[in-house]
Amino acid sequence: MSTTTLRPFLTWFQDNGGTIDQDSLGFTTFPDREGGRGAVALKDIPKGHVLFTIPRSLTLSTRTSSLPSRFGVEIWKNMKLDQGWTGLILCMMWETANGTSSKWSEYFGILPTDFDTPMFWGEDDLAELEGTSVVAKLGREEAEQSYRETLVPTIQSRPDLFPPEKVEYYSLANYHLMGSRILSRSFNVEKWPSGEEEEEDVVAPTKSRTDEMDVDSPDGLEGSDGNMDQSRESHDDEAEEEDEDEDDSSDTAMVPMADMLNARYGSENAKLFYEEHKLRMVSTKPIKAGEQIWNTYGDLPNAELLRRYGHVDLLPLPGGEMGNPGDVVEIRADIALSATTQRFPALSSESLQARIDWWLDEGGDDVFVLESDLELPEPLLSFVRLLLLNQADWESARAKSKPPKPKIDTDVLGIVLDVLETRLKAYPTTLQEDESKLSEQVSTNKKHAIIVRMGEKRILSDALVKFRDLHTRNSSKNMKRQGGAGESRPQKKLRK
Ligand SMILES: C[S@@+](CC[C@H](N)C(=O)[O-])C[C@H]1O[C@@H](n2cnc3c(N)ncnc32)[C@H](O)[C@@H]1O
Repeated sequence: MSTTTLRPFLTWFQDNGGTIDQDSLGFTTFPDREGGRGAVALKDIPKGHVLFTIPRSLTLSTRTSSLPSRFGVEIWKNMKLDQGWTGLILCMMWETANGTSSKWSEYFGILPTDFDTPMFWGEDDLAELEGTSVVAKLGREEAEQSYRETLVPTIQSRPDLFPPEKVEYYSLANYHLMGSRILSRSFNVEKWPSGEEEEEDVVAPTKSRTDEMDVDSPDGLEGSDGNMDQSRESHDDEAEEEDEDEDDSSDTAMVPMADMLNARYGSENAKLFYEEHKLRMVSTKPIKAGEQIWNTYGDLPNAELLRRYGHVDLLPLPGGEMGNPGDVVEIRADIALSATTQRFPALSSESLQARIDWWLDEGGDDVFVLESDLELPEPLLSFVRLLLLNQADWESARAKSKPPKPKIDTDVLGIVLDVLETRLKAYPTTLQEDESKLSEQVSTNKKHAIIVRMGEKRILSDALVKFRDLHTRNSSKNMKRQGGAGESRPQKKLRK
């Protein structure tokens, strides 16, 4: 979409209380690899400059749409529309069906109508993602179940609100479209705590809540940042919704204007802050005239960028290749379990099951995350050691509610090597084959999939080199935890 078609949106935005510093910020079309349509600095911008402000009333959420109150808040809850994203999807469908009488009509006019995300890929392209965790996380079936079991009965129950002649606005295709708009553009905008004074001068970011990919954690509540909402893996992941009981789904909001900014690993120069009545996009660094104004989506790995936003980041890596420094490899705990039992077949399956149940009950991870710094995830080491404990030590660990320390010894390292090898074999192609495929003419979807899996394979291959070498050097003696060599680390939070 060209930037000239933004005019009605920009007028609507300002007529409804939004402000933009139009001397400092404009919109333009960047190359696709830089996000296409995005915001550009029209002059040198100092750090701490307010680029635009958005009244809270212009955000679109189940709090600001009038649909939930027309419906009746109790019935809304009874229909489970207060859980996950189904309620917001329904609000967005209803507001769209209201055409120009909707407050957000001009906003809908500039939103994408199709997506390059794997949710919309065919089987052939999805096959290219085999070995990555993307496909398992798409949740297309769960989305369609929510559509059938929650949304359709809701629509049928209120023909006064959802007249049959407007049924096309409530199609499954539109359900996916709205879900993808939320996934790729929504923010987490908390309610302003009652009784708090508005602090006009607050620009220091404090995270509004823990976010699995971003290790910033909240210290205070003086104006929280509203980064792109990475709170949910997809609009349709029921299991995750259970995990997130404490999250208030009415915090998920579409934020006109703030969602016009693109993101790139390590490039953030603007951030959204919230106040009692408005949100402010503020520069976090000096920005030179002509530079793109980037928000952050949390410096996600390519697998997540592709799944949520439909793009990948390609930057120079320390080894000289191009890739995303934020890439990670997810390793399921069952791979560690089978590597352990293959090396130690005498372990009793009953006892292993009891240990796994206990680990999960204690809140242990069932997916371990290996990052590009190649430090082994501490929970993986702790989990493997738990499986290897003798009966007395296992009973003592259980009694003390204390999983084993994440130490590496030769047994653990042997298992870790098997795990890494098994994980690498999950991809049907080799790194070399991917490299040559990438140099051929391939579709954008295939190219993105190849880039995702290459990033993961590089981490696994480099980790194998590092830990095979360590294994060779230490196979004759017991290894102590190699803190100095940086071999293990607390795990990054990454949801399934
Ligand atoms: C929040 S919107 C950003 C504004 C968007 N470009 C627009 O025209 O409305 C997020 C979407 O922008 C695109 N995008 C953002 N950053 C990108 C990047 N670094 N490379 C490619 N596409 C990007 C992706 O399509 C993503 O789903």
